[in-house]
Amino acid sequence: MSGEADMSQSRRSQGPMLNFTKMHGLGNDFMVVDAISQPFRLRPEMIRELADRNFGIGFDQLLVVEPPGLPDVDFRYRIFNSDGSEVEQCGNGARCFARFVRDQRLTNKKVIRVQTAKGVIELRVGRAGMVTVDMGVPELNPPAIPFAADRRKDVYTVELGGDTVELSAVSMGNPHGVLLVDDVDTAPVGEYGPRLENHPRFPARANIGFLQIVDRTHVRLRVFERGSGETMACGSGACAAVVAGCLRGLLDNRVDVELKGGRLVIEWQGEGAPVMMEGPTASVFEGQLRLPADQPPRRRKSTRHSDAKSGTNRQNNRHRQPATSRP
Ligand SMILES: N[C@H](CCC[C@H](N)C(=O)O)C(=O)O
Repeated sequence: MSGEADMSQSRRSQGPMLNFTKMHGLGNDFMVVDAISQPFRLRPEMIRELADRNFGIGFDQLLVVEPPGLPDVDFRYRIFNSDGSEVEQCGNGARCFARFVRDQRLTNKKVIRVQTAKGVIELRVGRAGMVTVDMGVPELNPPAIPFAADRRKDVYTVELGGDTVELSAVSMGNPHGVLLVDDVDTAPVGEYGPRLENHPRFPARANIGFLQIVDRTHVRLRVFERGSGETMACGSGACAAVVAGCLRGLLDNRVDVELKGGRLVIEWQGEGAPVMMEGPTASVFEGQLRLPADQPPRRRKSTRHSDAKSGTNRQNNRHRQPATSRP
């Protein structure tokens, strides 16, 4: 399927056409743009407009394919939430990224190394749209998550108005808080999600997972995502949830994670080991978009993107905390 959208308010302000592909990983949906073959630069307010499911294309995240910034990687992978904030990681998006660069003939590799704002991850393309991602080693030290705590614990107690909640804090490159619940169907996702996403103990905000342990190899999970709200699935959230369950001694090393949109398989051999995620990808349609003329052409020289106000230095530095821009 293909479609054409016109975001320029009038014919006078006609800007360049932009090709994009609409994809999803278990219903966590993306607008994916090849910024290698076409000039591309969007301001946060434009991303918010495009993300709108009534007035725009509609997506949870915008994924951007850029040329590599390091010698031993194939592409740079940039991620923007629907609120326009640039972030460090998107697991479902990483699987779709791998499928996209092959579908678009940007590579014929089956093992693809991509540079994110928080380091390099490896994508391995399987059969029938399945992709396995090495999501890297989870970060558990509070300052690196970031999470405000005087020392590292497996479970923290957080004041929430008159209540207190217990949660684990994990970074998969992006920050996550994970709460145990008896039943995800009745979990207070809408009430606790936004309050914990913006809790002062998460200075860069956080994705909030509600985890139901079915047994040691099967969990159910809902995630209220930073900058996007509850999604049908969250890949990095599934990884963080399995890490949290393992730290509590409740899960084995290989776990089926059942999300609203479907199932991911997550493996973690324990502290110091990377988290491996396997799941499906889907490509829904190709589209063309006419941008407003005031979208400035992409600066090819700069190595530092200030347009997304991400505060993320383009040089890849694992230890730098990229600030996410608040809309
Ligand atoms: N909302 C996330 C980014 C997208 C993560 C999610 N879609 C995934 O599959 O990991 C954040 O602000 O860190």
